[in-house]
Amino acid sequence: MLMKGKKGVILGVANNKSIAYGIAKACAQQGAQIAFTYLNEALQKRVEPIAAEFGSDNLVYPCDVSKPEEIKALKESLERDLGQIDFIVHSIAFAPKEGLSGRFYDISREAFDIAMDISVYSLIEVVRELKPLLSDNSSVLTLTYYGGAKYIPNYNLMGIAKAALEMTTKYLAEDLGKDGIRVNAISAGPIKTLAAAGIGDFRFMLKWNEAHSPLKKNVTIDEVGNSGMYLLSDLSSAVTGEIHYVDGGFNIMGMPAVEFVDGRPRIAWNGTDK
Ligand SMILES: NC(=O)c1ccc[n+]([C@@H]2O[C@H](COP(=O)([O-])OP(=O)(O)OC[C@H]3O[C@@H](n4cnc5c(N)ncnc54)[C@H](O)[C@@H]3O)[C@@H](O)[C@H]2O)c1
Repeated sequence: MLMKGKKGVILGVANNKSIAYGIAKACAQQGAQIAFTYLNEALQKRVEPIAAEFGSDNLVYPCDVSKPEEIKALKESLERDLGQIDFIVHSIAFAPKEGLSGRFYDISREAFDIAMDISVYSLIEVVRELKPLLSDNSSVLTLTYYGGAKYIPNYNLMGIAKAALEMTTKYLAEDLGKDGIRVNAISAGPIKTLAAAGIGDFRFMLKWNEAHSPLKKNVTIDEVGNSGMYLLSDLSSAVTGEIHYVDGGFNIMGMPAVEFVDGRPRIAWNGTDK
């Protein structure tokens, strides 16, 4: 029961395929009490049964992070219903579809502003607004992807948003360390979720990751959830400002492994051919 007595809020559950769902599951299994948020009415219908599954029927609140008044209202609701909290999970990203395929240099100012606002600034604003509720020994977690560190085809606009998010994690970690608040990010390998469906050629990303990661597999939301739970629990009490890869080791590869056939190098394909 590594999270027994801990209370927190998870932003970003859309359905039971969401990475945030995997994190909620791992935290609930370890005894955490969790509040959930939803983006809009359509998602409210999906999030409410999920909250009920974790015994949080009365802890479900609206929060569109592009609306500052909804973040403020979330703070009021959490203060009323939970008082102090020990963790925040920010598992939110959005970029207009035009920013997730095609020529990178075609990205419009409007798409850029939207992606940065929802995928990056929201972390700063959520943490600032909820800070008065955070305990002296609390943890904030966000989700990033390798496309924020290295070029990934089609990730385009989200790549630069994730680069900004990773630096935001580090600056927040320094700033909030003196208040006993840790801030970390998990860089997850590709997983088929609603958000991922917006990225051009996502199926190929999955295949490539499976074939070229040291563990020769794609990661699951349960695996990301378990690592997330570690970063939210006291097990990681000396860890902050980290970008923790949960990607089967894909990020360590400088070059695909090769095998030699008739004396000629060939990319080794150990992935399944799904
Ligand atoms: N799926 C992957 O391959 C992958 C890999 C690495 C990182 N990530 C990151 O994980 C996080 C969660 O994504 P996911 O893959 O679980 O997909 P998802 O679609 O299940 O979750 C994305 C969430 O963002 C929310 N959201 C979007 N705009 C919002 C707004 N204005 N206000 C509040 N919420 C908003 C959606 O409602 C949804 O719950 C994202 O930051 C994503 O970039 C995903």
